[in-house]
Amino acid sequence: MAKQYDVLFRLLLLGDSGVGKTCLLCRFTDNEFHPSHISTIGVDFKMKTLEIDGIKVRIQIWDTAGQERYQTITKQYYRRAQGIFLVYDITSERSFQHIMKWASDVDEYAPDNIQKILIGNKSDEEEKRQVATEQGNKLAKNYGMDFFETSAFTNYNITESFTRLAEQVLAANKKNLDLLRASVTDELNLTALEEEEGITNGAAGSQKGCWC
Ligand SMILES: Nc1nc2c(ncn2[C@@H]2O[C@H](COP(=O)(O)OP(=O)(O)OP(=O)(O)O)[C@@H](O)[C@H]2O)c(=O)[nH]1
Repeated sequence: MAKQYDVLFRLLLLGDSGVGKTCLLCRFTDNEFHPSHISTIGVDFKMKTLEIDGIKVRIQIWDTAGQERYQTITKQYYRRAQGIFLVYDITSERSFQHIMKWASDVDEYAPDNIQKILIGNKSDEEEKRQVATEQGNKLAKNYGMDFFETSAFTNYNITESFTRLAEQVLAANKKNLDLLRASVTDELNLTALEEEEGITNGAAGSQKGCWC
């Protein structure tokens, strides 16, 4: 299969169970929203191609399980990512407090030049809000990250936040774009590579939302 893109990036969605990671991804890749919460088991991924500055960027987005019991599996993916979304739910103070724990895991397991964005999801649930926008802004500033409030439900800031992270990754890797270019020739080879390394766990077989 001929290559339809110039570079390939891996992005990772991290955050507590139920903050809406799968819904953000389904909205971005398939423009779908599913009201039910079926917890991700391990890790799944979806792909999308964006054009940034004339470069066709294929992004492989890994959706990780927020549940504690999968953390050993999900941490294996950190080192292979170029960008990370740290996601909390604006209606859950607890999920916001846990961002510090997710960020310290990223510091420990991800590459040094990993690009990060903070996401406060479920912005449509204003009446249930527990985390002020200003708190999100402040935390993001402390960590030197960009910050978006999003809603997978209303499709608010979804394309914007995914595009921003892809742009950041592209900018951070401008000097070694050739390494990212064409090292993997197509999606089939890519999946084979993951399987070879023993880390793909059923990307095609998830029971969740738009995966089915
Ligand atoms: N109102 C509202 N609900 C949302 C939004 N995003 C997700 N949800 C709901 O929140 C619940 C959890 O969403 P998921 O995407 O499954 O959460 P997750 O972070 O992938 O959870 P784990 O797989 O367990 O880590 C579901 O009932 C979704 O419908 C949103 O933007 N607004």
